[in-house]
Amino acid sequence: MKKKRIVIALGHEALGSTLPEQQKAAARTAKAVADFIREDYQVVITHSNGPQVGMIHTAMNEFCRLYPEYTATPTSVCSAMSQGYIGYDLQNAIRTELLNRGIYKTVSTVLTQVVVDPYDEAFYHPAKVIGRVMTKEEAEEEEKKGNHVTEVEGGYRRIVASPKPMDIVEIDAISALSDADQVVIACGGGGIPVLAQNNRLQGASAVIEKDLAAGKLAELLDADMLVILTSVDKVCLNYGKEDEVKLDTLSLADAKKYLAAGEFGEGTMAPKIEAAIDFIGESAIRSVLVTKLNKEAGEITGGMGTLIKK
Ligand SMILES: Nc1ncnc2c1ncn2[C@@H]1O[C@H](COP(=O)(O)OP(=O)(O)O)[C@@H](O)[C@H]1O
Ligand SMILES: NC(=O)OP(=O)(O)O
Repeated sequence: MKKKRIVIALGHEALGSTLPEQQKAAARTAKAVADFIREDYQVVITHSNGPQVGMIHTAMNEFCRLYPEYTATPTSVCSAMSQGYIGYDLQNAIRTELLNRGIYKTVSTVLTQVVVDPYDEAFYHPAKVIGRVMTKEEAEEEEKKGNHVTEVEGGYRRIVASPKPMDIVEIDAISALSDADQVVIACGGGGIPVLAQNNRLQGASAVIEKDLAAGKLAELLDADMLVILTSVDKVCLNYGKEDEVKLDTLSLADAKKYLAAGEFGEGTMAPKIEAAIDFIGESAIRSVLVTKLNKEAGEITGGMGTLIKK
């Protein structure tokens, strides 16, 4: 029996922001993820890390301020830490949920590096929002340290470069684990951004958009489906307006047209649609489902979101 390979991308709602929030959210998320873990599916999971990578960065910097013998922690190292921290909660929550259902499967997190282009324009235009909302004074302190900030509702947040994912260093390991029917968590937080320099990999100061990394992961794994579990049940046209239309299906051609027309929020829905376009490419088989993770029920909500296909 040929198994279907599915990549599931988990957003903010699936994880929460703080440590206790994340543990609770991971337990609920695990219920939704476990529904996909069936005999005929191979499941690979990826996830966001915006709040977590910001929290780790702040904590590590504070540590340096208190103990000057420690050096500052690069963003790439903070990304690696966020993969470990989130993966730890997720893999244990999914393992428990599977055991509760009488299923024994190893669930493991692969520390994943994603190659980016050193000449990517994004390095000159930081735009990816991370971390918590700061006061004006805190934001000014961040700027003095050479970090970038942007004004958001209620205050300021840090922004970092977000280059496009080009390649996934550990793809063969992820694929091998998946072929062995194990549940894999990979490319967390978009992956640890690295620059390939001959045989060396050098961490880059950036945070990759998790939706784009999810698309790249699904593409390189030759997945059948990418499931994006987010905070809305459907992709909309005229989002948030009186004449909002929720889409049950979206063709690839229309996805491209509406993306160009600016129908999708930058840094929110637009990267999901971009990921769908890149992943589906010319394939008549591949599809993308964008839907809401119902945290209370731990289920995928009815109507099954928006299905994007060629
Ligand atoms: N056209 C659209 N249709 C639906 N949601 C949209 C649209 N444009 C922007 N959004 C926003 O995208 C958000 C989901 O993206 P994001 O906040 O990045 O979630 P996640 O962390 O799950 O990736 C929704 O909460 C919604 O506010
Ligand atoms: N890396 C990333 O895209 O994280 P968020 O989804 O939390 O912004």
